Amino acid sequence: MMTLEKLTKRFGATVAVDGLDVEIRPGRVTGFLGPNGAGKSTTMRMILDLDRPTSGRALLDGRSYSAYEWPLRHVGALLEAGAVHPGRTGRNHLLAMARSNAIPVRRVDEVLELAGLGGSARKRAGAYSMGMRQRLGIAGALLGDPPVVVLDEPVNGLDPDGVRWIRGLMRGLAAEGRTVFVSSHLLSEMQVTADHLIVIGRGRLLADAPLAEIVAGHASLEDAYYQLTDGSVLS
Ligand SMILES: Nc1ncnc2c1ncn2[C@@H]1O[C@H](COP(=O)(O)OP(=O)(O)OP(=O)(O)O)[C@@H](O)[C@H]1O
Repeated sequence: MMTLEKLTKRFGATVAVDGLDVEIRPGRVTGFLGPNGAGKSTTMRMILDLDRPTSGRALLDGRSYSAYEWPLRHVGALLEAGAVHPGRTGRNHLLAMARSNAIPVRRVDEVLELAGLGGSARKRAGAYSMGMRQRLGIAGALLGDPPVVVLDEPVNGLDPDGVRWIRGLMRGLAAEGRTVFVSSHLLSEMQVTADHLIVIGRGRLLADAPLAEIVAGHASLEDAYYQLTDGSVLS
């Protein structure tokens, strides 16, 4: 369970996130939608203590990210898939992460296999394709077998097999009772993956409801989304 309590972030005159008050529950995939610049990445960064809120707070089962001794065992995240030292092999990248959170080495090999990187584990990450870097980021998110998973645009750069894989993976994680929080601009993908949606625009909450409720009365999620975010798109 994740709780955002009046979560707010200002960058100078820009209010990137404006008083978000939501609960993200376990056992379902919660999609996080909003136009460019709506504040999705900033919200996710605050959940992971990478950005400090101006006011309010983000809690993971009642505690902030940095209150956990081994945070990767509690929340796994894919934020910027490019954020890997290019000279390190994929396996060494994960080994360093595992070591810092007292995660056994065998788990590194497990998640590499799970992410379809078993054959490329000993290649330098700098030589990975975008899709492979994305898979490495997802492997990292799963490393600590965490009850909470936060994924920013996980489908980016994945081939059709990869898209199907990540869809099944997110559904599976939710079915295991985990909290899955995923941002995406791919509405058709969200329509088949998410159970629940949180939609923001200009940092503010526009909707927090089951997917079926948001889509009801519209031809598609895309139609419902345009109606919800009308007026929130940056000009
Ligand atoms: N480090 C920063 N310094 C100044 N402004 C920032 C910073 N990070 C984000 N912003 C601003 O905060 C707002 C929200 O940005 P954010 O990246 O969170 O949006 P987003 O919903 O993730 O957008 P996108 O869909 O384009 O990735 C934008 O106006 C952005 O310009």
